[in-house]
Amino acid sequence: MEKILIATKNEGKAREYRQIFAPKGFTVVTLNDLPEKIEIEENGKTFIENATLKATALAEQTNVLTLADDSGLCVDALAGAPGIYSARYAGDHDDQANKAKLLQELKDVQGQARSAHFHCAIVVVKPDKTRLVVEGKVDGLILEEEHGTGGFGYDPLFYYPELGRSFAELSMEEKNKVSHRGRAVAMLLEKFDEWWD
Ligand SMILES: O=P(O)(O)OP(=O)(O)OP(=O)(O)OC[C@H]1O[C@@H](n2cnc3c(O)ncnc32)[C@H](O)[C@@H]1O
Ligand SMILES: [Mg+2]
Repeated sequence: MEKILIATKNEGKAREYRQIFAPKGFTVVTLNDLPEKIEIEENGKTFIENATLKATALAEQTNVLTLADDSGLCVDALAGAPGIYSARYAGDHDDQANKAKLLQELKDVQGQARSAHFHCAIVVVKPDKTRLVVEGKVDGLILEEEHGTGGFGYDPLFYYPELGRSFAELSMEEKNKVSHRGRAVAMLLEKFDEWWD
């Protein structure tokens, strides 16, 4: 059975990747499953740079097929912020503070002007260092208050017009079908077999 290391500490992401890779016969492990604590500085300027930093560092240390995901929310009225800084917009990985800051920044912005997209870059690195890069995005609107309790991060504030619900009101299956991450993974799976051989 093939093993894949998801180079993330984010349990929300980890759950979504487990749901995708476990049925394909992969043993899925994350940074939270490793005995030693690993810190990687995300000092890149783009989602792809950060995902590449995370995936290569971990593949080097572990010699295991490694996938890293760098993602975030880009709000048009805020010139793309919080973008690559989504996890540390207000407080470091403080979802409540991050959502509160977003609502505050958008307090004078109404309706369609609250447009945004989630972006996801995935980099997969083999132990021999070859890599595969894919990206995905999904468009939506920032709600004026939180809706739903599922998902993670900014999901309760991200309204997906096609389904008429926020991402936190979707099941994980529904979210994975349409999300930035789900779309990037779909591209990944299309290319994976050829790349893996
Ligand atoms: O770096 P790792 O350990 O993978 O975990 P992280 O949470 O720091 O992940 P990122 O550096 O990629 O930052 C992504 C942030 O963007 C937000 N985000 C990304 N994908 C999301 C999603 O599907 N739903 C809601 N928020 C999301 C959320 O705030 C994340 O913390
Ligand atoms: Mg991070």
